[in-house]
Amino acid sequence: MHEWQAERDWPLLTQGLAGRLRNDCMAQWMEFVRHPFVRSVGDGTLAPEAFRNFLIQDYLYLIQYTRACALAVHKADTVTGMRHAAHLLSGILNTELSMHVAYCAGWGIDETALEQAEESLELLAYSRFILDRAQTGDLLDLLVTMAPCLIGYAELGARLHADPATKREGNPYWSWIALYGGAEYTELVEEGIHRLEKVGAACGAQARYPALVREFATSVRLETAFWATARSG
Ligand SMILES: Cc1ncc(CN)c(N)n1
Repeated sequence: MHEWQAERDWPLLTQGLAGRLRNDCMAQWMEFVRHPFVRSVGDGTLAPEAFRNFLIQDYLYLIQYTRACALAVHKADTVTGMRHAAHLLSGILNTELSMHVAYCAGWGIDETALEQAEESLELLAYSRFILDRAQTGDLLDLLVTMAPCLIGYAELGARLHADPATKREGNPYWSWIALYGGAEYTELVEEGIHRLEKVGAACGAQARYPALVREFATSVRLETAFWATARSG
């Protein structure tokens, strides 16, 4: 069995602006999507307490990410662009975040515990970086900064789905893997990639590429750092 490969298994991830950005920080990207946290979710060996910490911090993170999506609606300069950003906003708010709350309940974490939790340093660094780019950059800066979050979990979901080392039966994390490897999240990601391409063309991505790749790489590094929130959260 071959290792999952984007070129063969999900070519869209290797194409256009998203593909170029992913390719140009491949070493950091691989650290993010093949992190020991991800492997331990796949084989079911992650400590449940670490996963609980991660879920709580991820809930708080998703709230900040949703706020960045709201700024994407504000920054879009066409109605189509506004609709797309609103669709992403609704996808995160009504699909990912709602599922997250239900999922946390299954892990014995109620909404009050989620709301009262303190934000970890990893979460603060990452979410405030995104919000800073959302406030001071234009729509392209924002979509580039948000892209590793959107695309990375879909890729790691697809990788875990395809990996023979992934445990399905009796793995307490299987439903989390199924969420990010599933059709609904995949569709949201594919729409996001197509949108990034369009906004990139309209906003001069070619000429701005050095700055864009720095934003993308910073988000990838912050995603990798975020896995540690499972320890410290
Ligand atoms: C930190 C983080 N990054 C990405 C995702 C997937 N949207 C997430 N839930 N949390």
